[in-house]
Amino acid sequence: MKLLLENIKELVQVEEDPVSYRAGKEMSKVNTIKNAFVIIRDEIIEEFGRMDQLKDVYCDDDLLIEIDCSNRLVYPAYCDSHTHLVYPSAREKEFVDRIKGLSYEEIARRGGGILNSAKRLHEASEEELFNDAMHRIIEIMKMGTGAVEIKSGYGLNTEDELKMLRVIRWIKETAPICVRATFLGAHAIPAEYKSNPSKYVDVIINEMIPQVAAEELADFIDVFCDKGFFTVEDTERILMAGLKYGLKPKIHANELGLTGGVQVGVKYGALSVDHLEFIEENEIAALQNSETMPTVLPGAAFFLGMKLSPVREMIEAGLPIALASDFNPGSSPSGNMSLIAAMGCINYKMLPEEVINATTLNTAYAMGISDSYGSIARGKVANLFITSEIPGIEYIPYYYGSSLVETVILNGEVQTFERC
Ligand SMILES: N=CN[C@@H](CCC(=O)O)C(=O)O
Ligand SMILES: [Zn+2]
Repeated sequence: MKLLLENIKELVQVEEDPVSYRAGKEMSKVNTIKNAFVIIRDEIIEEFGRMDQLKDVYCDDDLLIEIDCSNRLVYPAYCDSHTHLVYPSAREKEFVDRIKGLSYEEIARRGGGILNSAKRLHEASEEELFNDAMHRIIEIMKMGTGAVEIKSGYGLNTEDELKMLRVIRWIKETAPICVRATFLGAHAIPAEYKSNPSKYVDVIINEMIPQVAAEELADFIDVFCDKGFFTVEDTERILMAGLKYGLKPKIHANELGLTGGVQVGVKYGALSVDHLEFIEENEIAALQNSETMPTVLPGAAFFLGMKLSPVREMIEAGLPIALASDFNPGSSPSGNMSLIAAMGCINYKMLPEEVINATTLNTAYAMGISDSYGSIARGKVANLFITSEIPGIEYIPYYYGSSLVETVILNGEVQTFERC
């Protein structure tokens, strides 16, 4: 089956010679083609170009469905490289507590926060978790996301961590979106291990990781390496154990302080280090010449009123930046990547071109999938969205809060959102 998108006002993030990610000054470069076409065969982008070149590649007898994209832009689908979207129930009461003045840390100390989610997850069945998460998956697909990383981390014991990861696998097998799973047993220290956290690290290393690996439930391993959570020493032990089973690290780092999370992530070849509210020269130096993608989570900083990551400084130092949603019930209850792009521009002073790279190609890299996703390139998976009628690429971050995504194509198929 062939699909032809024609009369595209502007085809965005086109790559003749695909790169893995864009960094520094390159981040403000996005290749586009005005008055363009795209041909999709089965699930793959076969060809693209200017409309006046279409007759050279279009063959009449091919079975072809045509979609007229007049006055519309076409983008590669967003890749969201950091979410916790499998969770048992929302935490809107904590939201009100914070409005009244309690801090995120105080709420956690009183048994709220991640431990609250873990308690509720223990009581939920796999089916309930799957059904709730699928609503969120459909919601983010409608808003233009075509690939998503999902973490465990609300289990915090072997049985419940495996339960979460099986739910993520079930989503992977069911939904048309590309899913990558991350094992995050080290998300918080359970109450019973408070006085001896390294005993919990032993459980992660000796019980959880071998079972996660035996069932092939995860692509990556994560640790919340931060003040009051896991130390650099804990993190090193966990990452070494994960690497033995081929689990590449992705790290929660430097959200609450200068804790060494960035450096330990880089040392163990992390695909990404995420959050990065606290970044100074040493962290920037560690990231330069590394293979690790610095990932900022604007939704969490916005929702918790945190200090902002020095994104401009990092870009000026030649680093790449990825922006992900951090969709979770406690610190970022939204998976709207257009809104994340708007926050990138408004709060972090990123250019519209920079946020396009940060939410497509660079997040694809942070999920280890930039050879197949994150741009419009021949041979990549045909995951893209068609906007409503908009003037140009500045408009999505400018017109924040409204969905300008009109049609979503995943694996070469126009989504109707009825089958999931
Ligand atoms: N920082 C750690 N973990 C999550 C929060 C999860 C929660 O509050 O439930 C985050 O990325 O923001
Ligand atoms: Zn997170």
